[in-house]
Amino acid sequence: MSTPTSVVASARAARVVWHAAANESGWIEAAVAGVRDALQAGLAEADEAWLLLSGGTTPAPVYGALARQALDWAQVVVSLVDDRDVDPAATGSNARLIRDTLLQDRAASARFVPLRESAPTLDAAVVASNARWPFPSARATFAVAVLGMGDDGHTASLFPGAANLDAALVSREPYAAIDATGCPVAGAWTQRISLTPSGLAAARRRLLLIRGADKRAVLERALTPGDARDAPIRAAIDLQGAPLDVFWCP
Ligand SMILES: O=C1O[C@H](COP(=O)(O)O)[C@@H](O)[C@H](O)[C@H]1O
Repeated sequence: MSTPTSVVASARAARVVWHAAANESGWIEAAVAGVRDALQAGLAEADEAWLLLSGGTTPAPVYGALARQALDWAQVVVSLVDDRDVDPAATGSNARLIRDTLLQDRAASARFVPLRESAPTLDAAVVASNARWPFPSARATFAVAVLGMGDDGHTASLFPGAANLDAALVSREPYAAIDATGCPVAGAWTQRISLTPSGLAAARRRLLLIRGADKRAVLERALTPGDARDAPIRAAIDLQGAPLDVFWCP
């Protein structure tokens, strides 16, 4: 017997915890507290807490404020949810965004593990990133993943319509190469390395940072029944474990 539509819809909605703020400063404060609390919980149970971050246009002010938090940053390992196949100094590089915003102030003592720079080609970088994936581990915990979401419902670099999206969604490896040729929201950055749902499943906490009425409507549509291939953010919502914490402001 198939699952009734309304049950699927309410099951998805129950996997999301909304933290709606009235303005940008409230959004930053709430999101910073969410990441900080998750890192502190991770550091309480292991020597190292890993923080995997997204890029794009949304999270920079949160990363800037997070960098000023009093935390045991030397025990924090910062890496990426996804990156584009670009020079690490290019404006489109997610690694550059993290270096310019988070790895400053108090957070300058955190260890940074880039994705794209680990090998000469994108495919080799995927192989290298998968080979060094440190989880599960007794000495390091994947404390928190910070996700973004595009207007097409993509998260990480899991774009609807990407040539190899289906394979990435069911991959048992933590990272996959993504060819987003023809996906409008991917822009000029068509070749990507992305965390897969399997990789994301290892995170103790998953936070989604979004702003504006349009993205709220995209997420609300994603909570309705449907396939992750049409709105890959659904793959993050449907994971077992802690629900997806959504930090939103207008
Ligand atoms: O291309 C990307 O897009 C998403 C969403 O970015 P935004 O500009 O809409 O905030 C981002 O989460 C991802 O890391 C990035 O590579």
